[in-house]
Amino acid sequence: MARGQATTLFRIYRSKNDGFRVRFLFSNRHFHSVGQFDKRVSENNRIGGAFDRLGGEFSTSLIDLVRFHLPSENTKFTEFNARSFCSLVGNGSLVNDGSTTASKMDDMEKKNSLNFMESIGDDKIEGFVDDFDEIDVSYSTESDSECINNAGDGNESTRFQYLSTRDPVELYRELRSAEKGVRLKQSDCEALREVFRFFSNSGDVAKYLVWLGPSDDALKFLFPIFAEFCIEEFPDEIKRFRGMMESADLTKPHTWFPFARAMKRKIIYHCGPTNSGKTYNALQRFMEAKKGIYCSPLRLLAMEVFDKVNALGVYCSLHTGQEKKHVPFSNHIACTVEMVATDELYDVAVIDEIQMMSDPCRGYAWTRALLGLMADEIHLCGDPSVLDVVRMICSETGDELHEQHYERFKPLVVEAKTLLGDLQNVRSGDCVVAFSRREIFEVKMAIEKHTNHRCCVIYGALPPETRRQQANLFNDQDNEFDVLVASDAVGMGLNLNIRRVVFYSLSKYNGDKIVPVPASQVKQIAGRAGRRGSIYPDGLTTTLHLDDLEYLIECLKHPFEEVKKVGLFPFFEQVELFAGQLSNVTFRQLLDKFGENCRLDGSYFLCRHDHIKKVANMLEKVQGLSLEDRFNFCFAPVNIRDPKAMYHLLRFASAYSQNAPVNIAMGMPKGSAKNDAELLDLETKHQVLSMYLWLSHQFKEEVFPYAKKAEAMATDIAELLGQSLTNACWKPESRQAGKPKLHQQKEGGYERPQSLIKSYENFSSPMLLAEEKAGKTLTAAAFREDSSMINVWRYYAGENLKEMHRIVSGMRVKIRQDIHASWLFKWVQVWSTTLWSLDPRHLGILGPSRQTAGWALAGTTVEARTKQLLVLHDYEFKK
Ligand SMILES: Nc1ncnc2c1ncn2[C@@H]1O[C@H](COP(=O)(O)OP(=O)(O)OP(=O)(O)O)[C@@H](O)[C@H]1O
Repeated sequence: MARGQATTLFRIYRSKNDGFRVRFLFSNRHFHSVGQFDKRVSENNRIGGAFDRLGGEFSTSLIDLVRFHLPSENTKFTEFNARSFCSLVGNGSLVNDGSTTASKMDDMEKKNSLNFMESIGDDKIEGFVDDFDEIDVSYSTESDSECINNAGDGNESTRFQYLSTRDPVELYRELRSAEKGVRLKQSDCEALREVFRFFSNSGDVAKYLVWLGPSDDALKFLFPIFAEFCIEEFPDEIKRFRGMMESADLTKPHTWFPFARAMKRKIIYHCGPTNSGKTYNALQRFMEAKKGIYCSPLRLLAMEVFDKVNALGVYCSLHTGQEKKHVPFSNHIACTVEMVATDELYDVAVIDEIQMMSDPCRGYAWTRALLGLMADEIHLCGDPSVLDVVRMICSETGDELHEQHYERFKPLVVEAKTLLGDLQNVRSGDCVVAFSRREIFEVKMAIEKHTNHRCCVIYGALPPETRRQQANLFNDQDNEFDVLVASDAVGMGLNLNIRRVVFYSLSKYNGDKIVPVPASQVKQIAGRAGRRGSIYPDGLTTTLHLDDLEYLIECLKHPFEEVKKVGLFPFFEQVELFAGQLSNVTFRQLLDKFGENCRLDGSYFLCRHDHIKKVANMLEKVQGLSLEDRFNFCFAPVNIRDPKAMYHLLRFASAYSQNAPVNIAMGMPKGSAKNDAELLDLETKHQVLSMYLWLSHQFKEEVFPYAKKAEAMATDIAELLGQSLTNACWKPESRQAGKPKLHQQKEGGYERPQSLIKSYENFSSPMLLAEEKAGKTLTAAAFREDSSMINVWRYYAGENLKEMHRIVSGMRVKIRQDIHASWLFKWVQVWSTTLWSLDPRHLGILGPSRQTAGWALAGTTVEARTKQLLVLHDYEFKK
């Protein structure tokens, strides 16, 4: 007979009067049984002895799954039960009594086990908790069995030996430190007892269940009974829940567009890296078509296509959130992807940057366009990362998919020399890429101060018109602006004559913490260098620092990562349907509930909507908005980090809710900006006007009657912004006060910046830790209503910083909108070096150790920072 393997689940209860009760569930492939026995502690008693030996630490229960083998045939069941446990503990030393615990399970008839069960009797099950300590619910895990199974090489007796030869003390400790099951409350125990009673009186059902044991069969048997029970007991809840689940059902999104499904569409995926001619080819088809739509990721790109196509004699209209330019007799339209109409028939549609389907926030717009566009031919342009998902979608929609693969016109060349950390090494045609507005201005300043080059500037907060103006200025060979300093906004949508892309840094703040720039983004940006037809057809890329080069090369070599999921977001109608299932919830709560209850297929995720929730929170106090109004207001393009912009949105919503015409209520600036604060003000003003225009297209015209005026103001401000950038020769205020002497000063006062990515590598764990903790809180602080830096400090350091507050409040330092950990850190440096002439190394922030330097670069935890501030404070007074 083959030897069997069995599993026994023990529970040991200790009573208040030194008694023990051991309950166990025993099972192998053929039968399951339960049993229990009681013992008093005594020296002679093996079980009692076992507990004694384990020491006073053993208090209430020992629970775990123990698996072992029963190698011989004749061991009686009862004997087995007692000895199985003892085999692990023996008399203070290990006893390998595999032979004495022997039993031949294969031969044991189910009948015997059931008889045994009967012999235990129902009365023993009932009431067993009364005199005993609280019960722990036992558990077993896959890893338990895996551990044992892996112990031997497939030979069962070896496995048994492994278990039986384990040091009991060690084993006990392992069991004890293992994760505990849920501790039941007394009331739950009562309920459990009721259920046990129920089952124990149910005769065959209980026996059958016991016989099935903890198995899939038992689940299959119990589940319909449980469902029946729920249907009877909770009919209203189930109805409500079912309604909720149904209305939050986001599965099978391809079925949401029946008209598109009724068509036989041809999808052409133009797949390749940047600068390989994908969009060019797709646009050729677009222009040839009788009726076409071009869907752009950016307003800027939609405008470019609008201009280009009209210039080539194809009448084309423009439709973005902010503008609707209708060109008479036009059958073509260039729009932003969010504005795509899915109820209009087209011959050809182009969806640009299709890989953005996987964008965590905006991905849903691309998914919707792909699923819903009613076009005979749809051209998708993008990198290969979503190719698999598109294949899957086409198989579901029944569309015909054609793939066209592209290579770059000319390979991108990495310059190994780098700029050696010195911005004085920039050359004409360079685009220096930095990932924050502050750095962009710093770089521009340094280049213009220490070289003969002049810089154009492009970053995300600039209006598209200004970005285009700066791009044109850079492309134009007949002026002195021959270097571009830009953020990642340069990666998409602009035709630029870039000879070389130089990464000033390869880490960036992602809204939460500082992280290395993802490889796909690095590729996209670097790919802007060299453009067919431009004066620099060969593209070069490099980094400012030698330290960063390796990471750049790694990113460029990195294959495009396959995306597994793409974004979805419910339409208003779906949210409305869902809202019908709930009463007395705010819009924010509604969104939360939707997120909790929605169901999605494996290839989709629900897009992040934190910004929508933030706006929803703010608008909660505005009465009289319908659900649809709220939904629309929450989607308004607003920078949630900008208190001024948020204030205007609140004002617009309040006026709207009172049925009053919504005023712009914002003065025009007198001229171009003369400092950073004025520049920021211009940016904010443009954003507010852009928001007004967006709302004017969402709501009735009469409620937003000043759209024309807003448009004119926005155009003027964009122009002022352009002029301001051309003349900009200032650093952001926050950087002017002083600089830490982190690096050797070069002659002429030029200071080389440092590589953050290297620091990131060196100090990755403390940095991550610090960033993880600091990022959110600091950002939150920056959003507080108080707009002075001092208040942020006071917020964290409380009364301890009174003195510091007194000293620096005279500086009238304005808080920047994009404040984050490293920026705050900079302030500590600034203060320490300029106000108190302290060597930063004494502050414990830069610290003498590499680790603290890492922390400093990353910002620090709130606690750590407060301590450092205290150090700073003490130091000041000790001096
Ligand atoms: N067949 C062509 N004839 C002339 N110019 C071309 C041709 N193909 C591409 N170009 C030009 O090459 C440049 C890059 O092409 P295109 O924008 O289509 O590339 P892409 O692969 O879509 O890049 P990106 O992803 O960066 O948009 C453009 O300026 C485009 O006008």
